[in-house]
Amino acid sequence: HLRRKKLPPGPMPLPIIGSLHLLGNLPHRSLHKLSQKYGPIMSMRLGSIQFVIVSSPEAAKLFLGTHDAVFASRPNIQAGKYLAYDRKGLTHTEYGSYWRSVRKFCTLELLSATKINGFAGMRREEIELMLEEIRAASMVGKVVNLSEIVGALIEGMTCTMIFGKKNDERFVFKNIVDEGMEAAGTFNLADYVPMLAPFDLQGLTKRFKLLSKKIDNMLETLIIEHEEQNLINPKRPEEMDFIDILLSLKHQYSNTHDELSFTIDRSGMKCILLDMVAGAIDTAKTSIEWILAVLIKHPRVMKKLQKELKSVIGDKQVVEETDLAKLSYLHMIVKETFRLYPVAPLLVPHQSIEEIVISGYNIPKNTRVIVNYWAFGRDPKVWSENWEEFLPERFTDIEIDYRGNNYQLIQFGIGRRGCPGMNLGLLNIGLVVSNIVRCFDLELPGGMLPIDLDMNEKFGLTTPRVNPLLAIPVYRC
Ligand code: HEM
Repeated sequence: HLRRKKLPPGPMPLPIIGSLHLLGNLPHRSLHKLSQKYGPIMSMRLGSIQFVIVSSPEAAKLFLGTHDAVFASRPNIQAGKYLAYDRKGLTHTEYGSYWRSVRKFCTLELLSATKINGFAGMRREEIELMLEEIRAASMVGKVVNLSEIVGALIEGMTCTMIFGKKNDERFVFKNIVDEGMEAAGTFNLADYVPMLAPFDLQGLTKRFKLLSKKIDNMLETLIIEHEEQNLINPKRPEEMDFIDILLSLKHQYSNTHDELSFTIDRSGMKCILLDMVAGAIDTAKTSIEWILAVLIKHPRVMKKLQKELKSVIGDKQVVEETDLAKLSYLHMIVKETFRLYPVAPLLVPHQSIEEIVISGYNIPKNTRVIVNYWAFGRDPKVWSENWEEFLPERFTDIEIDYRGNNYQLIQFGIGRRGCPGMNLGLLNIGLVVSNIVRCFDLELPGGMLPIDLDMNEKFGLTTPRVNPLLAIPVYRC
């Protein structure tokens, strides 16, 4: 007499693969289409795993707000096992006391406003170097690859903050980071049909294992170097990079992280460093790439932003971090770009820790929850009929921000698992975009018209442009 519990509506799964065949190359787009048929809370079996796909701000509020604690875990996927030290950091780690302590430590000690401000000088130097590089190209009318230039800048700033340097003659950070992101972003059949895992049909497990050795060797070498340096010449707190801060945990038994100094072991340390690198670089790089692309595509918006920059910055040499709060049009542009071109369109998968009933549907324990944030920006009921238009002004009179309780603009996720690096991400984006746009007009090569610039995305851990953004910079300062 037990009533069969009702899952949310969704497509009928096939044997073994479930509905995997419906995902396509751009899952956020396929899932958006399916949600128009089945609704904003949709059930799908992918391989042998039960998923729920959440596709509207109201539904997201239920999962990431009202019942946040139930959905605050992460699935145990192979990338977490092999690349993330068996989930001993932040991003892949299951919900519980270990994750809570690590998260608190990262928020208070690594990503605090004071710590981030401490790197302002370094950021300024790097920005000036980049502007110089673009200026040199502008002198000879050379085409620049903005995707590459911005990528190298963000990577350099991030590695300096985390490792204490942007280059190392023994390892090319960029290659290792790119390889790791590529492998972790590859569709992995074994995560959906676990019984196939032992066969390693895609050769991914082997790749993960090789790569993890390479990554571990790099991190171990950097940590040992820091330990040796600190013995000879201990750094002052304001000079510490993330490795120093993590190492100092071990030596401060009377601090507020007593418990943690025993909890975070060597692999925990390395995993945290890795999560920071993985979380910071591609996200900011991809965001900036899209913002510059929309600015090139919409000369009206570009001119209006340049005007705002002129009136706020005047004749100063560079846009400084303290100027950013005054650039209200820039913030509207950033929001409008996030709406149409999310860099993590499906956020990061969540997993439920117990059974729960939501909107009359039964959601079993261990269900994986995907929030299709990409769909949110395309709902005419929320953004009106002109949702397809790139129109930063739509944010003029409405109070929508990333922490707002309407869940419309959750570019950084929200709730317990929301991005701990949001402020740093926004800072980097604002700083890079404003400085480039203030100094340069950006023209498309080969006489291409702005309207013809393609805006196609490819899917992975982040969703960058298919084609790199090329432009001819024209110096205007
Ligand atoms: C434009 C920049 C960024 C964007 C768009 C972004 C976006 C996101 C998103 C969507 C999530 C997942 C939220 C969820 O699960 O619901 C996330 C988590 C995370 N982000 Fe970011 N992020 C950015 C910058 C950064 C930076 C600068 C760092 C660190 C230095 C960082 C570190 C992390 C970490 C460690 C997590 C996992 C948190 C957890 O599982 O507890 N992110 N981010």
